[in-house]
Amino acid sequence: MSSSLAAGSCVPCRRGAPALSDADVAARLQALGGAWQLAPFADSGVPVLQRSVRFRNFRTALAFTNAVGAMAEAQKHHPALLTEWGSVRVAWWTHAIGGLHDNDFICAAKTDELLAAAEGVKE
Ligand SMILES: C[C@H](O)[C@H](O)[C@H]1CNC2=NC(N)=NC(=O)C2=N1
Repeated sequence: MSSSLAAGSCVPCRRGAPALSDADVAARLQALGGAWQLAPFADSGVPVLQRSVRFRNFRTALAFTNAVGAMAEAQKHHPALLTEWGSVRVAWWTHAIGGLHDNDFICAAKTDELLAAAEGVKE
């Protein structure tokens, strides 16, 4: 399902659209293969889909950050990104509904595809 998630395209998500059920979230988390966690994001408190990746240096961390940003712009769906020396934290959630939507899982899967092609990743 992860590859089918990555092949998906985000849709405009309006206020009032339903957030995914716990069961749907669990199924999609499993489809992503275990690298992503649900974490309450400090300032908003809503559960977000989050992954941290370690990089050999800031240059490669920033290059990956920019690749995720370009994908987000193309999908019109945007993450929280924390880029530090040696790591990038990516968090996806849907502001319009204050929760998780299919868009978040599609973008997480697309993030993993960018990671597979990224330079400087520390396993
Ligand atoms: C019209 C467009 O879909 C919205 O403005 C988008 C932009 N990017 C977005 N990104 C995220 N993460 N959540 C949103 O609700 C959101 N809304």
